[in-house]
Amino acid sequence: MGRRGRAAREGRRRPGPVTARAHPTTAGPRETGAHAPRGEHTPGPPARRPGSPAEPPYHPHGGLPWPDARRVAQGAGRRLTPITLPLRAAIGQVLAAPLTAAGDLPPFDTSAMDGWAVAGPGPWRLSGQLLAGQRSAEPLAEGWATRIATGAALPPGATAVLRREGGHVEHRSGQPTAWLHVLTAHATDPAGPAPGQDIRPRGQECRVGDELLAAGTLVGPAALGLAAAAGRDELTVVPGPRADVFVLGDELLDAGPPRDGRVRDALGPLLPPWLRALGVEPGEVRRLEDDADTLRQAVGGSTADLIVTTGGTAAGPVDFVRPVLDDLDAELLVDGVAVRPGHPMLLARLPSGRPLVGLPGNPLAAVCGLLTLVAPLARTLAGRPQPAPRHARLAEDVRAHATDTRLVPVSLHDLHDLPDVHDFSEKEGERGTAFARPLRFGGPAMLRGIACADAMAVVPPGDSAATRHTQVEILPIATGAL
Ligand SMILES: Nc1nc2c(c(=O)[nH]1)N[C@H]1C(S)=C(S)[C@@H](COP(=O)(O)OP(=O)(O)OC[C@H]3O[C@@H](n4cnc5c(N)ncnc54)[C@H](O)[C@@H]3O)O[C@H]1N2
Ligand code: MOO
Repeated sequence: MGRRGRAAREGRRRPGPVTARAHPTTAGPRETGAHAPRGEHTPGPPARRPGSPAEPPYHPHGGLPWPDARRVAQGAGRRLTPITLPLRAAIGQVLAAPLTAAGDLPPFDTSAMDGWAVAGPGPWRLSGQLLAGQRSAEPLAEGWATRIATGAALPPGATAVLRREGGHVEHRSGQPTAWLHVLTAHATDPAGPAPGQDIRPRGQECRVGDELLAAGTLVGPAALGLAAAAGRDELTVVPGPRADVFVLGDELLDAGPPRDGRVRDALGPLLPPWLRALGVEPGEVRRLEDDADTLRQAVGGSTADLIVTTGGTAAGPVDFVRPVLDDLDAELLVDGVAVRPGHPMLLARLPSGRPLVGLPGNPLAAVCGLLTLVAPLARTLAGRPQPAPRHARLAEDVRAHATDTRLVPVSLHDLHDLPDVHDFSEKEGERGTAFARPLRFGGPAMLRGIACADAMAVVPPGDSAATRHTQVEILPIATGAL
């Protein structure tokens, strides 16, 4: 599957810019039209004379089947070395070791309610009060009660808590202490609280050393809170991979409306937050001019865990990604994928071991590359589990591609959200099935569909249409939590 760089095959490094060198054509760099069916390759161009200016070669011969490409991407890296971070810095990363309790939870027998700690059956004589954060070493004698706040440690000897709304205090004249009685109208038990009532016993949630969260758990806000409650100040996590993002294209503008044959850079704004949602920490997005040397220096000089490039993956005169990778002696693990949009996407391993994903420049094609190659690889690097496949039924017919998987932006609906769809059986809807409605504007160069999509539907290749009702895999657009 891997294809080693030409320089490696020839056993030498190749000086000079990629654009100025001849590419041997004996191996037959065949041109495969973007939409030519697989297996109908046109013959390769005639061999060039050594030293003559050459077009970069273009390799995706139909590409790897989409499911295989995802598998290759998942296996194209290794979990990064764990680090120990202060609690708050660990958010969004994955536990590299189980989270264990540094103490019992609760750490002491605790009042679960505002009211009175009581000892034995009532009525009780009343004395003192205990607030949260206070501890009394003095035991509560049988027949006595003390005011207590939620979260306060129970005094030794207390057998239950009577809630504030379940008791009333009687002051008898001439007596130094007041009396506490059960207020029958409110008490759950007119005889008074049963032993243990409204007490959270020490260790109810965990004992010191108990495993609270397994290694591999994604640290969310609740996990941070749990770690703090259990007495931890640091967590050992797999760091989120750092990515360098290189956006290629001299035609790209950074502000204002598209003009003079130029277009706005849509991927510079799109990629960093999407990468973050995948657990990747993007460095600054660098816009590179369409020049092979610049790209080679940027890629060769990167120290990131992952490199993502956009554009320059196809067959145009300034599409340098493949030739530069070849020149850097990278191994191509995925050289095009049988998927639409996005078929020129690629995945390479640099001699340093660093993975590089080349996303096509067409914006939706780039998103498809992100979901196909970056997402599984990023999860592996970050130690995140790959999610179980999700499915939905198509709410409309979708034309399948003869040889390539199609990724189609869809909105997801409950059957009852689809008033115009009458012929789905209630049975299908009752099972909680999601229905996927294909969105317009799902062309490779368009973002209008994906920008309001809930997911991408995966339509496998075939001769016929994937008809409505068909169950298909869906890739949720996991950017909702940003
Ligand atoms: N002869 C062939 N030509 C093309 C093929 C093919 O198989 N044979 N595949 C087509 C397909 S499919 C795609 S997808 C594109 C991929 O092209 P590149 O990765 O080389 O990307 P560019 O040529 O640089 O750009 C393509 C297109 O996208 C626009 N673009 C690029 N970057 C951005 C950006 N950051 N924001 C917005 N738009 C961007 C660029 O202006 C071009 O219009 O190749 C086809 N050609
Ligand atoms: O079909 Mo391309 O891969 O436009 O996206």
